[in-house]
Amino acid sequence: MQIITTVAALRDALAALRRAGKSVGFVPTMGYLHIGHLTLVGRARAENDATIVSIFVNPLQFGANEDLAKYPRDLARDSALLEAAGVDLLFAPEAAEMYPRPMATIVDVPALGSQLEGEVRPGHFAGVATVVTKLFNLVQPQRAYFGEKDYQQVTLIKRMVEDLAQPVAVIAVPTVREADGLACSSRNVYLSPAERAAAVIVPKTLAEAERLHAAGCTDPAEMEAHLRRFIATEPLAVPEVVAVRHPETLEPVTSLRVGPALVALFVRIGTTRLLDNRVIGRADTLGAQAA
Ligand SMILES: Nc1ncnc2c1ncn2[C@@H]1O[C@H](COP(=O)(O)OP(=O)(O)OP(=O)(O)O)[C@@H](O)[C@H]1O
Ligand SMILES: CC(C)(CO)[C@@H](O)C(=O)[O-]
Ligand code: BAL
Repeated sequence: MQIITTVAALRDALAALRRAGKSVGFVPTMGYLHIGHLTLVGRARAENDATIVSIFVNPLQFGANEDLAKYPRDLARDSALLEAAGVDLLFAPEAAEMYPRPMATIVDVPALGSQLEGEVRPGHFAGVATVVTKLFNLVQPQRAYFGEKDYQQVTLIKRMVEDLAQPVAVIAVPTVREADGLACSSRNVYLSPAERAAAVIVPKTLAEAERLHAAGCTDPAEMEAHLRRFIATEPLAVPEVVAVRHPETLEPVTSLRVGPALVALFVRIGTTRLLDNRVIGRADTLGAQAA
C-alpha cells in the first residue's frame, strides 16, 4: 500500500493507475478506523480494480466548540488495518496540504444540510460538501462509498453529485453495528463504561420506532413524541434530534401511511453525540451486525 500525503504525489500515483486502465473506488474517512470503515473498503475492493482511502480530519466541518483537537487519531494503526484489508493507496494529507490558503470557495447544499444534524452543527454540511468535492476532484474515482450511519451526509452527497454533474457513482453502505446494536463509530471511544452501556438506548429507540410503525402508528408527531419519552427512560441520554422525515428530501412528513420514512436520531450521552437512523417501512436498511 502506498501512503501519500501530498497532492503532487497523489496525482502521479493516479496517472499510473489511469495508464494501467484501472477503475478506482474511493472511501473518504476521518480515520481511527473500525469495522464500519473496513466494510466500506471491502465493498470498494469488490467493485473496483484499485481502492483508495483518505484519512483527513477536516477542520472545515467542525464548529468552534467541537472536538476537532481531540478527535481520535492513530495513523500507524489505521495504515496497518488498511494494508491488511488490501487497500492500494492511502491519502493522508495535513490540513495545510488540503487548504494551503483559506478557502474562498464553499460548496453548500442548504436544502439538505441545514436541518437535522445541520441544526445542531450549523455549517457542518457545507464543510463536508466542500471537502468531499475537493477529494473527488483530487482522486477522480469511478465510485465512492459512504455509510448509511451518516444518512443525511450520504443523501446530501448524492444530491450534490447529481446537481453538479460530478462524475462519480455514490454508493451507500448499510450501517455496521456492535453486538448490542450500537452503530460502530470512531467517537464511541469517548464513552465511559457507564455511558457505553447507556448508549444502547439509541438502537433500541430505532427498534421502538419500527415496533410503533408495525403497531399502526401513522402520525409522525406522535411517533417523535413517543421516541423522545422512550429516550428519556435512559437518564444519561439527552435527545437532540428525534425526527421522522422523508427519506430523500429529509423534509417533515405528514403521515406514515404513504411510504417509507426516515427516523433520524442525534442523542447526546455525556458530552458525546451519537448519530443513528433507520428507514422504517422498508425491509432492506436494518444494518449488518458487526462480526
Ligand atoms: N458503523 C458504520 N457502518 C457503516 N459505515 C460507517 C459506520 N461508521 C462510519 N461509517 C462511514 O465511514 C465513513 C467515514 O466516517 P468517519 O470517519 O466519520 O467515521 P465515524 O465512525 O462515522 O466517525 P464519527 O464517530 O466521527 O462520526 C462515512 O461514510 C461514514 O458514514
Ligand atoms: C465524508 C467525510 C470523510 C468528509 O470529511 C466525513 O464527513 C466522514 O468521515 O463521514
Ligand atoms: N459525520 C461524520 C463526520 C463528523 O462528524 O464530522
